[in-house]
Amino acid sequence: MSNKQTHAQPVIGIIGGSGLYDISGLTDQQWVKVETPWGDPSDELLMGKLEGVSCVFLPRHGRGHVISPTEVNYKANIAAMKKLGVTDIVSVSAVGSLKEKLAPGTFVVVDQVIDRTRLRDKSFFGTGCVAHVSLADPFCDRIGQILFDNAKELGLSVVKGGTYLVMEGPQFSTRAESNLYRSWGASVIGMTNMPEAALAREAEICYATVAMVTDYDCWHEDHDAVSVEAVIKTLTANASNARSLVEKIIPSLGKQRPDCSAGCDHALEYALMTAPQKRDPKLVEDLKTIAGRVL
Ligand SMILES: CSC[C@H]1O[C@H](OP(=O)(O)O)[C@H](O)[C@@H]1O
Ligand SMILES: Nc1ncnc2[nH]cnc12
Repeated sequence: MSNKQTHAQPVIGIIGGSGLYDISGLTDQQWVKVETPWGDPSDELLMGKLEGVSCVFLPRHGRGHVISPTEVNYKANIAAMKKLGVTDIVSVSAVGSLKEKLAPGTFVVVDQVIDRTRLRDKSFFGTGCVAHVSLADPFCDRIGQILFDNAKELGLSVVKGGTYLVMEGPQFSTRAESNLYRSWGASVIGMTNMPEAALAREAEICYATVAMVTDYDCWHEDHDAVSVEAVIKTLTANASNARSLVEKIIPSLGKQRPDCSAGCDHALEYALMTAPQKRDPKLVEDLKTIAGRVL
C-alpha cells in the first residue's frame, strides 16, 4: 500500500536571506520559539496568514543578521519548519553574478547547485539510520515555475534556470575561484543554499530559491570586486521587489494540490537503507520529526 500523502492545505515557509528579516501583510502574526532534536533554529519563526493561507517565516541569519553562513543551524531550521507543518519553502537569497547577462537587480529562479561547502552537517540521517534521497533536481520545479510566473507578472527582471554555486565563506571568493566557477558554467554564487535544499528534500518539503543578484562577484573587469557595502546597496534597492514577490506567491502556493508533481514530497519513499531491526532507536526517535511518514 502506498503511504503517499496529499496536502489538503499547504503551509508555506519563507526563509529570508540577507536583507529580508521579516515579511509584511500577515494577519494573526506571532513569533514562536520552536525546539528541535537538532537544537535551536536561527530565530523564532513568524507564523501568520496571508489571504487565508498559513505561512511561516524564518530569517536565515536571525533578526539583525547574527549567524554566519557556516554556523546557520540548517537542520534545526528545516526541522522547525516541518514541525510547524510547512509543506513548501521559498528561499530568498542574495547572490553574486557569474554571468555578464545576470546584472545586479536580476532575480534568478535557480534549478541546479554545485556544493563547495565543507564544514557543514549535510544530512539528518547517518549511522544507525542511513538514507539516500535523490538530489538530481535539488529545487522544486513546481514552485520554481510559480515564482517565475509571478515575478514576470510583477514586471521584475527574472530568469528561469541557473546553477547556484555554494561556497563556504564567510570571505568572498578569490578572482581565481570566481573564474573557475565561471568556467564550470555556474550562474550565481552564494553561501547558504546547501545543505538547506538537501535537508528540505530529506524532510520531504518542496523547496525553491529565488536568488537576487546583488553584484558581479570579483571576476568582472568593469566592476569593483564585491563588498558588503555594494551588496547592501543593491539589496536595499530591490528589497521591495523581493517582498512583493513573496507576498504575491503565497496565495498561489496555498491552493490545495495533490502530491507535488516534481516528487519532492515523497522523496523518502525508497530512500531508507538500514534494516528496521538494526536502526538506532534514539536516532529514529529524533528522525520522526522530519521523516515520521516513513518510519
Ligand atoms: C551579505 S552578502 C553574503 C551573504 O548573503 C547571502 O546570504 P543569503 O543567501 O542568506 O541571502 C550569502 O549567501 C552570504 O551568506
Ligand atoms: N559575490 C558573492 N559571493 C558570495 N555570496 C554572495 N552574496 C551576495 N553576493 C555574493
